[in-house]
Amino acid sequence: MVSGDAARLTVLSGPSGVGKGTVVAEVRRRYPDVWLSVSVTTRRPRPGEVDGVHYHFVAEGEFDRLVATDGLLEWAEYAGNRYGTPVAPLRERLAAGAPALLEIELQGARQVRARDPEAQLVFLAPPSWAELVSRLAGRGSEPPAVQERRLALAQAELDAAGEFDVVVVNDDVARAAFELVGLLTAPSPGLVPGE
Ligand SMILES: Nc1nc2c(ncn2[C@@H]2O[C@H](COP(=O)(O)OP(=O)(O)O)[C@@H](O)[C@H]2O)c(=O)[nH]1
Ligand SMILES: Nc1ncnc2c1ncn2[C@@H]1O[C@H](COP(=O)(O)OP(=O)(O)O)[C@@H](O)[C@H]1O
Repeated sequence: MVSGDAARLTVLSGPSGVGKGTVVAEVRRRYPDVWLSVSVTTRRPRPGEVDGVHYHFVAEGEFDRLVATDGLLEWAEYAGNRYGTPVAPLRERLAAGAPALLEIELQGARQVRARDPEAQLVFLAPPSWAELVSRLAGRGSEPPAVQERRLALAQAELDAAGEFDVVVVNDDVARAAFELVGLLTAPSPGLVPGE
């Protein structure tokens, strides 16, 4: 169990290119108090990504060390790189009674669910497959071969949407961000106020 009764852990997942980063950035722009976990990754930074802000960019050996010392709540390999959630800052945040958000892929979301059944799993879905393909291509941050690899994974991720507690459709960024904020701050269904 990671989250206690006082705070809620929310996991946001969805296929590459659906707009997770965009929606989360909009949530934080409007509500700077929302806390987002900064993951560690072995992926190379993209232009404009800042170490310690978007990710902690680490070498393979450092990632191995974090896994071996139980420093990660969950971790997964995705499209040839490893990603994981540092456990210490998350525990601290939840212990302080504040909501926390993880933006992670499907295998990681499943690991969080297994470790913390109270965690809220939210799936960000595209309005259509065609729109997902066009967003991933439009972002232009990966060469076509990497985009293809991510689209193949995206199909499997879309098939898993039913495992999540809530599906939010990212048709409009502001609307989807508003919906996500509502979920982040909603009391846990297991909690009865005043008890
Ligand atoms: N399991 C897990 N997945 C993560 C973590 N951090 C990021 N991811 C996911 O890894 C995938 C690839 O991330 P990234 O390379 O930044 O590409 P992008 O999300 O398509 O911009 C996305 O689905 C992220 O949500 C993490 O700590 N754990
Ligand atoms: N609701 C939306 N409508 C149109 N384009 C969007 C929307 N949300 C995100 N995008 C665009 O889609 C692309 C992928 O978004 P991004 O946030 O990088 O996705 P992810 O983090 O899920 O991989 C970006 O170019 C972004 O500007």
